[in-house]
Amino acid sequence: MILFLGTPSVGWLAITALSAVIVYLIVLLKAKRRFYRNENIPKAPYDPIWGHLKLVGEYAKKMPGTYIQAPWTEIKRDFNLPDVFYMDLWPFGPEFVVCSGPDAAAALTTVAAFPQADMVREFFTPTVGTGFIETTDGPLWKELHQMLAPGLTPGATRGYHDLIIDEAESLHNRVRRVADSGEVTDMAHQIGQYPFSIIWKIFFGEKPDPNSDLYEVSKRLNDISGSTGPSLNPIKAWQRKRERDSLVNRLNTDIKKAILSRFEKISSQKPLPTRANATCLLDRMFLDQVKAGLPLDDRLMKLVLDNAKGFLVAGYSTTTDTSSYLVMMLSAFPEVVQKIREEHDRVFGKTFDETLRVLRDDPSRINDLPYTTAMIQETLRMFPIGMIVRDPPPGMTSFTVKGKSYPLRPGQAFAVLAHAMHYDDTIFESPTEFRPERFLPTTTTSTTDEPPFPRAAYRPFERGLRSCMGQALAMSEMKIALVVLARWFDFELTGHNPVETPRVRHTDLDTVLGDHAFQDSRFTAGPCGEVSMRVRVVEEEKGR
Ligand code: HEM
Repeated sequence: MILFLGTPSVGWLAITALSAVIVYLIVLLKAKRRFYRNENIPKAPYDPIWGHLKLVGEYAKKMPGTYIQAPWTEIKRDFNLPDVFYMDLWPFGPEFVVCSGPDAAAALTTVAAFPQADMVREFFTPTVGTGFIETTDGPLWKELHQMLAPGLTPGATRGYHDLIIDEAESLHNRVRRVADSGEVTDMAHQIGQYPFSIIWKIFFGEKPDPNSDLYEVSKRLNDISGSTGPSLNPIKAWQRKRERDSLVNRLNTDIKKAILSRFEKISSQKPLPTRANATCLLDRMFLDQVKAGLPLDDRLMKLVLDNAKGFLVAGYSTTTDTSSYLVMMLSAFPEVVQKIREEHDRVFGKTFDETLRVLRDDPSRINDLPYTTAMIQETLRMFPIGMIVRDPPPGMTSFTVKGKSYPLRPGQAFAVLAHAMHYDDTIFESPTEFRPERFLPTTTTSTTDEPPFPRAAYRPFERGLRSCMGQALAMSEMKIALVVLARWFDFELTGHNPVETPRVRHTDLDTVLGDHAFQDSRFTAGPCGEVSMRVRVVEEEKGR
């Protein structure tokens, strides 16, 4: 009897709940359709049910790589979309207002600083937590910025010069061992240890324990980070999340130990360091607490832990991804290699020992490398490692650029599509060509230092208040990496699947770099697939 009465009521409950969900979805869909039917909403062809999901899926299929920016650039080009357009990825992704021109991008970064997007926080929270500066806003961001930014200014970065040279020498020796072995190597793995060791020392004030596997743990965490989000395969997603949580636990345990030991050390230091002479970012975060004679409380521990993990990610994966592309460009463009080698010979002399000596004795020489710098800038143009996302400020119902107003729907986020600007032929002449010369200081009679493109259109480190805090450090690291690699080694890509005919319109680099011409989504957007390379010692260098 009870069963008889109970069963239908559970059934009715389920039917009612399901109907409510369906009605809710229909209401949502109708509201969305009404919004996107508006002809003043610039957008690619719109499916009344799937929005832009199907279209983006079709474009994503044309090319390898999971990073969204290349399909969007291609869609913008094919449908001749303006600098502000809408992209609706609901229900598997958000609804975006895409800013793909310099004025639109400036409106939310330099003209005003729009708040960090909730979806960025959601992405970072399971790994680096809510305290990492990049995920914060308002007073907490300001507090962290005041603590950390002075430790990464160009001036402060000069103080890390010797550390960078030491690690660059290790990188050179590692690559030489690979060359001597004749084996194919994962070049991103070989390079990654370099920025990882540097950022560890800059954050913690000590080198990472050479016997620990924290580099491997961090690398694995980065490698799987792109596949822990929503997935059509829930079992795989669950397995990835479990793996991620266990890697994060490992990092938390070791990093907490390093934090406690440094806090003890600095607490007993006499005199205490000041903001001007603090030697690492951790000390900068401790200073006020130690000066006030307070213990390391839970709030500070969480802030420090989250930023330690965040800085390891920001300082390691970004520079590794770009440096992997730098080495690929060396493998693909012999004329660029020749110019780089000539420049390095001129500035540092011919031998490796002499190069190290000049680098150590006169750090300012790395400012005498215009072609090397231009090559890095051109690589960053072709492979921007991030696409920033922001939420509208509270209460904003429309977005205005150059006098034109764009309506907003609740839940929409802004995306700055630097990739589309970097491949726009009205901004960069012949954007498919790898041409470092476009970044060389102008040789015209112009007295200004203005580049031949709008500055706001070039955004590898983003712009404005929330632009990259580690830009000076990253540029130093990458220049010095090229100095210790370019003249001593020849690099050859293997297993990269170059194609005969370019797969898409915005780039033809897949005829040379194969799959790596496209990017995969990890913490940052790195080369698609593993960067397998063979390395040879340059013939004429063998005797040096
Ligand atoms: C090639 C190397 C790098 C590139 C291309 C790069 C790019 C970027 C970009 C595009 C952003 C803006 C992200 C956003 O607003 O959502 C950013 C932010 C940031 N970057 Fe980098 N980055 C690089 C290296 C580094 C390094 C080496 C460090 C650390 C030492 C670092 C630390 C940070 C931090 C802390 C932020 C957040 C700043 C804030 O929210 O105020 N980055 N980076």
